[in-house]
Amino acid sequence: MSWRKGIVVRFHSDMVTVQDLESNQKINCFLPGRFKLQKIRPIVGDYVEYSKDQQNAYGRIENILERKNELYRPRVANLDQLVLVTSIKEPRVDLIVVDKIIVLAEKEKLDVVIVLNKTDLLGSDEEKREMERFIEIYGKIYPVIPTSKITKNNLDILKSYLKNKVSTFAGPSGVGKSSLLNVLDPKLKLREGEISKKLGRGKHTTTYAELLYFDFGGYIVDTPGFSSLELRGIKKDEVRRYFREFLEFDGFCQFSNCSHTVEPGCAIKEAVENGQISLSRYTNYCQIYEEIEDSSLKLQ
Ligand SMILES: Nc1nc2c(ncn2[C@@H]2O[C@H](COP(=O)(O)OP(=O)(O)OP(=O)(O)O)[C@@H](O)[C@H]2O)c(=O)[nH]1
Ligand SMILES: [Zn+2]
Repeated sequence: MSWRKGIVVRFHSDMVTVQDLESNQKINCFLPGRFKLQKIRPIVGDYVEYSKDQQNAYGRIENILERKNELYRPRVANLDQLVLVTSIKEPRVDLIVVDKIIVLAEKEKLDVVIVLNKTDLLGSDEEKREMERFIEIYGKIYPVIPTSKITKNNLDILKSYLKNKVSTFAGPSGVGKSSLLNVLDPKLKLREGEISKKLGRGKHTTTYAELLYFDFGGYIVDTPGFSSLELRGIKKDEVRRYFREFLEFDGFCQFSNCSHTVEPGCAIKEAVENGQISLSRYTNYCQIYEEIEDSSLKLQ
């Protein structure tokens, strides 16, 4: 009997639900005891090889393939990208939240796609200017897709980014993550306000995620990533690597270990003055850098 390839989409009592990568069928599989003996346990997002014979309703996990990455909250493996959903109005976008989510995503080596939702609410010239300013800051670094569940603009572009990838949505409560998923694929039928509910549990409980399959191809985690925005585990000196637009200035500061905050002859500060790096991104870099210093001091 030949083995087939699938992806773990959820846990179902003692079984692992695997979605076949070719047929897209879901099969409940047993996990043979030898995995438990070796203390290997698959998680949602794991690519596995499984076997199933005609007579049997259930399959059997044979092999768990190597993980590309692993996120702890929600607990999921092999994510390809993070879709950062935000809005200009209701709620008003807070750029420090945006930049913290980006730092966490970059640390995990995830691709970032930014969705600017609720564009139908932008009436005044001032509000439209705010959206343009947002695109000016982030559009140079990441794809920025303006959307609305009312006008349904640019949904095809968003779909093309989600297609055949494993993605997670992230972003503040109320920006429209569940709503967007429902207009992208109405079969998902997520209740609005539902997607963040899972993370409302105690801070230290692990959240078990489930992968939902889009009818146009691709998977989305049913629980948003990085809701707690904890920067723990990130060292001060690595933050600069997670600001992608800083990288081209690498090696041009007077000091080789420049933190880009107080040192003289800093190429990043010069780039901010020349308008090559946005002031907002730089200010948020400094704030995140300081916050990490503070928390490490508290730990002593
Ligand atoms: N005008 C307008 N309202 C929207 C849009 N998208 C979502 N909403 C509304 O905004 C509210 C919040 O939407 P949700 O989809 O629950 O937001 P969420 O990001 O999933 O929220 P959490 O689950 O709390 O994280 C709902 O009342 C939606 O109907 C949009 O594009 N335009
Ligand atoms: Zn510097």
